[in-house]
Amino acid sequence: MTAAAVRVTGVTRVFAGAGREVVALEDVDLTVAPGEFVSLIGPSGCGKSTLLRLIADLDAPSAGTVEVFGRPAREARLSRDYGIAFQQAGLLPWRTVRANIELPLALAGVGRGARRERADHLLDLVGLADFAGQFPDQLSGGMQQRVAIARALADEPSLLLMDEPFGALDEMTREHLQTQLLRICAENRAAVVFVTHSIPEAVFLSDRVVVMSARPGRVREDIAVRLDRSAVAGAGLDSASDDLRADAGFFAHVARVRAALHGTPSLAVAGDTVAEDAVRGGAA
Ligand SMILES: Nc1ncnc2c1ncn2[C@@H]1O[C@H](COP(=O)(O)OP(=O)(O)OP(=O)(O)O)[C@@H](O)[C@H]1O
Repeated sequence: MTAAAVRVTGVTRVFAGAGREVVALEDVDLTVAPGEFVSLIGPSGCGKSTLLRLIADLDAPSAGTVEVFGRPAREARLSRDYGIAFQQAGLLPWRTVRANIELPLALAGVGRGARRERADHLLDLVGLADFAGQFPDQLSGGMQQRVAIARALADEPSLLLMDEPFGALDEMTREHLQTQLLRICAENRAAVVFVTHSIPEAVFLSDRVVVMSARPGRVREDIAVRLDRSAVAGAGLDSASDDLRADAGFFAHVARVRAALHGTPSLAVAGDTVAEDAVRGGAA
């Protein structure tokens, strides 16, 4: 049997604060299959970023276990099984855009020519071909974020951990990169754990949307999203994405996730068209 890309079992994370403890996560279970796209959504402070940091081995659980491809998270980190793109771009200021993108490849021992070719492709993908020689502080926040996304994809990781990577981008760029991300994931068969505050973004991208409850963070609902993304994932066409976003099934899933988030019973089920009017326009 193939190991899960991510297996979180009974994870609790308690932070020691000034005079009081903060239970950020309590008894969380989460399994992500290879190639599966799972979004985490929930109220601010419910522990989404904490969960992602635990999977990335940037933090350790107070109880429970985290495995990545059947190995403890630490081993997975050391063997660079995953790419990371977090809210803060985290670029190295003394390296150019190109050198930042090439960094994971250099660490993996990829030769100069191949590195350059891959970086050129990624620069095109995120629309920064003209900025390859600039330094991060010469770019806007959104452009820096795009560099971080390109860097996370450089090594074609089999697991991508992304914490609101599109949060700082304008809507058009955001939708374009969502489309490209679907295509790239289909190409590489990468699994993704994706933190977002946007319900439509979660529904557009995910095979499953995991809705978390307010602190202490727990999994409130795990919603399968069944949409036909083949046209988007195949060619990465923005027009195919527009069609999908206008689909009645898409709106029904948005309504379902919103109801779970707000803790109200959902009237909409996947495929309903009645939900459409009720749910237009919403981020969480
Ligand atoms: N290093 C830390 N020390 C103490 N408390 C922390 C630490 N990191 C997170 N917390 C607390 O844990 C809880 C969960 O934080 P986390 O950042 O994971 O939430 P989140 O769901 O990602 O929030 P947001 O949606 O606002 O980004 C919060 O109450 C936060 O204050």
